[in-house]
Amino acid sequence: MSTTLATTGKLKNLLLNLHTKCIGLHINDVTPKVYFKLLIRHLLQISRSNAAHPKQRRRAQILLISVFVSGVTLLSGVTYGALKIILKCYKFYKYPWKRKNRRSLIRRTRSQMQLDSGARIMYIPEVELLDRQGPNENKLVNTVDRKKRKRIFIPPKDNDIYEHDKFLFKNVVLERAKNSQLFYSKFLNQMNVLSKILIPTVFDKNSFLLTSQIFFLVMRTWLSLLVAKLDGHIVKNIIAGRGRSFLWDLGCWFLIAVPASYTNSAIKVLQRKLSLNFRVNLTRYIHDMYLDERLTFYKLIFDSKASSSVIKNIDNSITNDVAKFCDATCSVFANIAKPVIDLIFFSVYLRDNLGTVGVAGIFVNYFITGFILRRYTPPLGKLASERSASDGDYYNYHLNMINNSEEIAFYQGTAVERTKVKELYDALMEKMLLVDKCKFGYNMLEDYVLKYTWSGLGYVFASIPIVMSTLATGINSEEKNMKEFIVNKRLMLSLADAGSRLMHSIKDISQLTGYTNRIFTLLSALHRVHSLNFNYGAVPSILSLRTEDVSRNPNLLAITDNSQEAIRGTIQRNFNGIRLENIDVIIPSVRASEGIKLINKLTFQIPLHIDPITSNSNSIQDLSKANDIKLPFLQGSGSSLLILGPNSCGKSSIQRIIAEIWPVYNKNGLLSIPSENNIFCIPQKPYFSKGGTLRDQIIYPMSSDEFFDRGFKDKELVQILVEVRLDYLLKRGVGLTYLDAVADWKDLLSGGEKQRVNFARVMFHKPLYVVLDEATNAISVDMEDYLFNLLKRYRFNFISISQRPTLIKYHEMLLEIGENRDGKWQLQAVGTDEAITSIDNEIEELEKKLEKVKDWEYEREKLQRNLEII
Ligand SMILES: Nc1ncnc2c1ncn2[C@@H]1O[C@H](COP(=O)(O)OP(=O)(O)OP(=O)(O)O)[C@@H](O)[C@H]1O
Repeated sequence: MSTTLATTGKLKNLLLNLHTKCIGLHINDVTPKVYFKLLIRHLLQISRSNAAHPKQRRRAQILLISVFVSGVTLLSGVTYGALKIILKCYKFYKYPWKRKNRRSLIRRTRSQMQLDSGARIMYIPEVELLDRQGPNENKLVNTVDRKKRKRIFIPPKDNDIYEHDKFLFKNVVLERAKNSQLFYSKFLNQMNVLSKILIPTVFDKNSFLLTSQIFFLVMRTWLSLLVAKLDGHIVKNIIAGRGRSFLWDLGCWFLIAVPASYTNSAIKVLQRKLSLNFRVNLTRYIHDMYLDERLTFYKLIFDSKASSSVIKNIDNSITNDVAKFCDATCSVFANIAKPVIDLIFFSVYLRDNLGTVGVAGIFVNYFITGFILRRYTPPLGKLASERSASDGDYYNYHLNMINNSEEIAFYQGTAVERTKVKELYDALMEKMLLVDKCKFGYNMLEDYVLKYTWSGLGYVFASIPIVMSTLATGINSEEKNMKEFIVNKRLMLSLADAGSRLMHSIKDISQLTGYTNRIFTLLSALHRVHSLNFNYGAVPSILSLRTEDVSRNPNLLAITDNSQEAIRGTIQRNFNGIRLENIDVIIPSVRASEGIKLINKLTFQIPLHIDPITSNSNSIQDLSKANDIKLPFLQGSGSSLLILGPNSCGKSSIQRIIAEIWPVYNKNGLLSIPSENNIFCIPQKPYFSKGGTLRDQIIYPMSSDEFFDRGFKDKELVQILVEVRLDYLLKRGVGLTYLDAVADWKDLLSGGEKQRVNFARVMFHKPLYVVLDEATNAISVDMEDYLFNLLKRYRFNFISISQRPTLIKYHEMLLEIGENRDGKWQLQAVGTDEAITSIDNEIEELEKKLEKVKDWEYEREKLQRNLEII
């Protein structure tokens, strides 16, 4: 008991002495209630008063700052915790069914919702790290908590932004072409434009994150300064053997450690968060342009930069390059901001200790070494860009092999594929090695200069004030010198570290330049193609340019691009039919209307007679009727046209012009087409969306969300499958569940099945007009007959493209493209009974002639034998 009392007494004495000696505060009769208030008031008083002892004043300042910073840290933690608790309570009352561990009455079947404003709300499963152990191993497993869903709001697309930004991108390209400015930096100009996408407004979330990061960077430097000073004091106290002061400083040390470690983690988290946010902004920006009704993803192949690695491997550019660019931007910012703030703070403090000459010396040293390093920096930006391109080539080739594995297997093409893969892999390895090789020499120089030269010089500069003061006063106070040296050395090392990080970031900037250039090229191309004036890479004035001028300055193409209107044909939409008038079918190219012409002044229309009065009323689809699958489809007039012609004469190109994915170049060309809901184009190569259900394939291009939203039912799809004779597929599953089956439908379905799914799509969407390109070439003759009759029964207006004259009997009109590739064509009506009979007669005659072939051959052989005998 007595020993406990004695210990408590000693501890009390120690505390009282600590307060009195260190900060001059007497707390003998102070109750714990008023202690804190008194302490803060006292510290404030001392830190402000000039009469107080300098040591006590400094201590009071350090203490005040530490208390403040710890308070802020604690408060932010408490606020965050309180917010979480409030949110939890709110959810607890808002979703009572969760409390009772029951399911919600309204089950969410959809992953996204489109709002009236055009905005979308998406729900994605939230990934949570559950401390659950795997059954066999002791590792913790990551699991997706299916119950938790994160709500993401995607604002509607603002087309004005893209129209505005288009000029920003164009200006940078044009200025680069002019190259007239004295201080022109391509990188800074590109970055300036890109930064507007990364941080769209001053009050954006990202600017808040950036400001917080700067705040924490400043705080980190300032705390380092405090730590350096405290370090010096601790060493001084140890050498002088001052136990109490040592303990006091140690207390401060542990106190400062709290905000210091918090600050360091906060900087890292903020950097990562900022990088992810940048990536979200940039990816959304790209997706909005790349995937919209202007079909940028298709038209990109016609852009002037289509052959560049960025556009050729656009999948790699959108996924990898964007991520690398965002990471590099954030890390370069942190890597530059951190040392710059350090340099400012430390040099101001060191100026007091080392004098202006000392600090100037340090900076002269930095500039010289910076210049040397800059001079010997390898072209890392270019190398990084090339490596990324090789990466994309290698990845893409593998993807291509996966997509065409069956075809390759049939051709036995393993050897040639392996050679190609090896070649691409070697190219990638070479590029990677080249980067490392280039870095080798540079790293050596960097290490020597930054690690050893700088610290050596640091000792020299740190010792200058000590030597000077010793020489001036003749007194060598070891204790004071040691303290000064420790503080200066620590600051010098920090300064050297800051400088070296700044120098290291030269390398990072160089790398960032490469990524910035790739992203800028990608966005410029997207803007060019997304523009309403996109002229399919046409450079009309190219003809007036001299070839050597163009090869010397490729930017001339960029300048002249869009300078003249290359596409001058007219398109009339919402027309009650399909009509082409005087249209030249030309392959889009740089030469625009001077390009390869496939068909000359093509003119036709279906139906043959368009009633001008019904034209308006019928032009917009009546969706209420479209929803009812059981209603017979009697809206169309049931006219049909067959386009016949030899291979590559331009038949599919007519479909491309009708679908508006190829332009009408000639001025007097007029294309009249129905509204987009009323026309459905079936391409030659059947398309199946990846990872979708059978339902998704039948209703394509409608999404399953929309399908259920609009009140469609699976049984309607079953009826359609019966109509196209694909209902046997459903027997593979139990009842309707096969509609929910997810598979690689492109590989799973046979050629004929895929084409029948195309017909099912037509039956589901019920468009007024259908354009079918070789839609039945993999289907048996009897099934083909059935499907064409189905189209006729439902009175679809259809245009079929084929090479087989046997299809004539299903059509009213025939458009024949010339055999001689001279662009000539002929249009005739074949729907009449006489025409059908005459064609059937002709076929019969031909078949009769073919039957006689054997007799003729027999006769020829007989004659030959007779001739031999003679
Ligand atoms: N994007 C393109 N770039 C360059 N040339 C193209 C492009 N698309 C098509 N062509 C060319 O246009 C010509 C006509 O092609 P199209 O696909 O219209 O032929 P087609 O008459 O449908 O032939 P097939 O019966 O073999 O399908 C072909 O010589 C083809 O090489």
